Amino acid sequence: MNPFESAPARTMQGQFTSADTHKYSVILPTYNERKNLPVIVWLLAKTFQENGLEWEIIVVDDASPDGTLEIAKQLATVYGEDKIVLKPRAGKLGLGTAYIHGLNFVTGDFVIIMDADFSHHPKFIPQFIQLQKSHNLDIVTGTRYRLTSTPYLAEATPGGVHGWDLKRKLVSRGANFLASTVLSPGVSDLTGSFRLYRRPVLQHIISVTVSKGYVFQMEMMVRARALGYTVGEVPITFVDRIFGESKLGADEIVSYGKGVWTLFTTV
Ligand SMILES: Nc1nc2c(ncn2[C@@H]2O[C@H](COP(=O)(O)OP(=O)(O)O[C@H]3O[C@H](CO)[C@@H](O)[C@H](O)[C@@H]3O)[C@@H](O)[C@H]2O)c(=O)[nH]1
Ligand SMILES: [Mg+2]
Repeated sequence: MNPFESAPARTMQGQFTSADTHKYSVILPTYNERKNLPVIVWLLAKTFQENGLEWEIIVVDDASPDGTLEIAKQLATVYGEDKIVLKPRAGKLGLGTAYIHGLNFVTGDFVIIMDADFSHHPKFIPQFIQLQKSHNLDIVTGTRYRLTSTPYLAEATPGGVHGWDLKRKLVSRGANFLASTVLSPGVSDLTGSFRLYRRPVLQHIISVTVSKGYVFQMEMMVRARALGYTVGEVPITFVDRIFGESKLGADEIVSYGKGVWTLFTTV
């Protein structure tokens, strides 16, 4: 039984002034997130519940060797199978295709894409929703590298990164500076992957996106801007994971580089 079902809907610190009847679907890709999953799900459920929002979480697990799927099954029993929707795949097929797969099962009006390892904290979600509502935006994205030139920017903390070594910080910062200057002016964090989309907008962009790995996020945003969709940014602090390891290995970095080059030369 869903422990929240009988609890009355509350508004948290007056976040939303009028009732929001939309449904919010989170796509949560997981690979070896056994230790993170229960807490991130709990915090997501709490955030939606406290804001009186309808929600579901689509967990796309890629046969994690650490047994993440078994934990997800237990969570579905606790919260309800309508809330924790399990859409596993038979092997590790990559982050980009995990989102595509998850989107097939989404029933909400808006889709939130985020990591399951607390680098993307659920506490920012109400700010995403608030910004979307106030400007009727198609997409809201978390930014670690806010620019004053961003057209729709939430008034919040400056954003940033904690826990990465200098090399990864420099690579990420450099790639984003270059990409946001050349490929997609007005969006300061193209490699980030904490985003809220209108569902039809996400479906449209995904249908024209070709990347499959980590570069997927950058291509999605470049295509979104080229298609004329409106994008707002919420400054977020990205905190590196405590449990487990990043899956951004050498192969992914090489394919990331190739994908960025393709974007620069084709879009
Ligand atoms: N289903 C599935 N999930 C995956 C896979 N690879 C990674 N994930 C999941 O995707 C999320 C992000 O993976 P991490 O391995 O933690 O990524 P990261 O190195 O922290 O990279 C982050 O920052 C990058 C840019 O700075 C982002 O591009 C990336 O999306 C992510 O947010 C986690 O929830 C992880 O379990 C996969 O092949 N399949
Ligand atoms: Mg991570």
